[in-house]
Amino acid sequence: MRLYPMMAKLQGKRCLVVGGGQVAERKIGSLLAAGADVAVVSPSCSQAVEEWAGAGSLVLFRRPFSPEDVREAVIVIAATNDPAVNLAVYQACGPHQWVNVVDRPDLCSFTVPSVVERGDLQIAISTGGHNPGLAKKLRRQVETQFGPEYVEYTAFLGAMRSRVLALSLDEMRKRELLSELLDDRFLHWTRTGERERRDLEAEKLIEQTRWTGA
Ligand SMILES: C[C@@]1(CC(=O)O)c2cc3[nH]c(cc4nc(cc5[nH]c(cc(n2)[C@H]1CCC(=O)O)[C@@](C)(CC(=O)O)[C@@H]5CCC(=O)O)C(CC(=O)O)=C4CCC(=O)O)c(CCC(=O)O)c3CC(=O)O
Ligand SMILES: NC(=O)C1=CN([C@@H]2O[C@H](COP(=O)(O)OP(=O)(O)OC[C@H]3O[C@@H](n4cnc5c(N)ncnc54)[C@H](O)[C@@H]3O)[C@@H](O)[C@H]2O)C=CC1
Repeated sequence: MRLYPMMAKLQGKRCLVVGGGQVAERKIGSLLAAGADVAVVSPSCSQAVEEWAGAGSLVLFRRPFSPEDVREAVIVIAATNDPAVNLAVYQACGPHQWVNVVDRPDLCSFTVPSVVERGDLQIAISTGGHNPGLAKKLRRQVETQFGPEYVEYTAFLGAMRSRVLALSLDEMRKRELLSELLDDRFLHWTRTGERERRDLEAEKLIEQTRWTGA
């Protein structure tokens, strides 16, 4: 069955991660970046996990997993190096909980993709669990194609789109204008740091459409 791709809002949602090693650390990092309310249960942890706990970014329970730990959690990630514990985490969960078991793709109700992050632009890559190494390799390739300028470029296009949507243009003109704003010259000016020129040109386009298109 095909996986359903989705970008989830996890702000304030309770997430439990069982285990605090390298794999757990990667999963916890992205949960924290999404503003999730993270609890970790693990007798020992990586330095990064210890630091997050010390900074109050997550709640750490330094002990082995117990089935009651999953109560209240919307998302549960079983990331220990003990297959029996990971299975017990899965078995403790109810059908309403989203579960990821790092060594059992067959038990996962969701999997974690590889992600290229450029500000609000996120490009997620999944291989349907067939080869995570391929997802990572492709992520690295895509990263070379979409550089750091995409952080600003995405924000710029977002701001321009909001402006365009706020004008009462007819559907066709709106589409045309939005598509013109996607022209590569705006990306080019973002790359070269010619912000003023980029913003002026965008402004000109918008104003032209506003007056001629009314
Ligand atoms: C099903 C899934 C469940 C999940 O974790 O959500 C899963 C499962 C498993 N991974 C395993 C191994 C490795 N995983 C990685 C890396 C990543 N794994 C990630 C996701 C996923 N891994 C989900 C499917 C994603 C998809 O659809 O492709 C990434 C993308 C996201 C993330 O973890 O944040 C992240 C790359 C992030 C990045 O850098 O971009 C590496 C490479 C490395 O670590 O350098 C290796 C070693 C090489 C190899 O084995 O291929 C094993 C065997 C474990 C064992 O040997 O016991 C299993 C279990 C199994 O397959 O049975
Ligand atoms: N899905 C993925 O992306 C990947 C999955 N894996 C799988 O993930 C497993 C974990 O890998 P690492 O994080 O590198 O291992 P690790 O050895 O760095 O960490 C294991 C963690 O599990 C914790 N732990 C052990 N028993 C526990 C218990 N009873 N309750 C709570 N916590 C417990 C330990 O305290 C430790 O923090 C591997 O065994 C492998 O099967 C490995 C690579 C990638």
